[in-house]
Amino acid sequence: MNLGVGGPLGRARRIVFKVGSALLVDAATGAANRPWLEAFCADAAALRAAGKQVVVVSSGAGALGRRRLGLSGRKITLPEKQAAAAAGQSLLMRAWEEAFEPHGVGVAQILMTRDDTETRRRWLNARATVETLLSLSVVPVVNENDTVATEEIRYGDNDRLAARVAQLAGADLLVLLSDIDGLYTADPRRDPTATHIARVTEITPEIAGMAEGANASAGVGTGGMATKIAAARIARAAGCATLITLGSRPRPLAAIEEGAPATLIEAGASPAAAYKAWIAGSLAPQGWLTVDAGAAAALAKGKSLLSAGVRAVEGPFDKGDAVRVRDETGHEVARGLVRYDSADAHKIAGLRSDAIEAELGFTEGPMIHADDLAVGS
Ligand SMILES: Nc1ncnc2c1ncn2[C@@H]1O[C@H](COP(=O)(O)OP(=O)(O)O)[C@@H](O)[C@H]1O
Ligand SMILES: N[C@@H](CCC(=O)OP(=O)(O)O)C(=O)O
Repeated sequence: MNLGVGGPLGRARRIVFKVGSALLVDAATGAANRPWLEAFCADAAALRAAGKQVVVVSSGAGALGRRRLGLSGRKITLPEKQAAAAAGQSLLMRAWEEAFEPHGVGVAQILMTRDDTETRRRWLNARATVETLLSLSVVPVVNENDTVATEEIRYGDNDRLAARVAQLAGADLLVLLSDIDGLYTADPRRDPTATHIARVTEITPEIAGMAEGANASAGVGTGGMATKIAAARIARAAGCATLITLGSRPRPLAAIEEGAPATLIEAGASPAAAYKAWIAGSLAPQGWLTVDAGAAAALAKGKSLLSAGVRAVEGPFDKGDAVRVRDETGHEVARGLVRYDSADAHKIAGLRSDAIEAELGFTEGPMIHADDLAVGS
């Protein structure tokens, strides 16, 4: 089997897989669905062997925890739900550990709430953690931190969480493994004439309406496909394509490569370009760095901004904030996410990189890393 060579997975470099509770938890017993996990992990290990990086966003804590705490079969309160998530999360991680173990693949747990992707400092921290885990060849397994999340800071569904993780990780493909093989012109459970859509180049109101229409007409709450299209919209804007397909096939990922039906929602731009556009356009800059001519020329060539080239610092700003960079004539040359707060930036302005640690007692590297710089206006 040529997993990870020619199909949609083969063309991607870094892939986020979202696995829903229905796949992970055996409906009959309420326990983890081990045969499914084993099949998924065998395929994911083959993808990794083909050079792909894999991140998993896994639901199932609530369902597994209910069984462990004897709360199955009745309506439960919010504190009971949060307790179930606490009890189930360790079972969930154990199931992932055990399924990846025969392939010599390690896993690491990341629990997130919405403010981890909306507060810039936390976002940068979470990103560094994911990056480090991937560089250590470990599979990050992400879930919402349901035990502590309140309504205001919840993503609420793992489709959107997975899209944010894809954005954070700079992934180029988000795969939503569902109970259906993709988007149809209407909900096929209600409308047998609905037809499958294999490719979406743009999320038009018509496309969004297909996912929402069935629920709107039935007058019930938000439906499964609508959150998947919302997730695809987030991913698309971050330069990441989304593939929605059936997760319950015997070899769930090999099937994708072999051309099983799926809906592919194309990315808007590359992840790096989308990230730079976000830095340049969506973040309110908090201050200024004035740089010398040598540094301005280095930035134009795509290099990082080193402290040595910084002449003046105007704050206040925090570590991780967006700042504007201007040359000595006052012309704005770039925007970027600064690695030091304004007090520290002031202390190291003009210093060579190897002198930073002696001055501050630590170093975060360049003033602004090239990856976090949007050059030109
Ligand atoms: N236009 C549509 N195309 C496909 N599925 C749709 C559409 N509109 C609503 N749905 C419903 O969305 C469901 C998938 O969402 P959901 O059950 O939440 O999946 P998951 O458990 O993978 O998160 C399908 O089974 C289908 O009934
Ligand atoms: N974070 C929750 C799952 C949330 C969720 O979106 O579930 P699902 O619709 O099954 O993907 C849990 O682990 O129980």
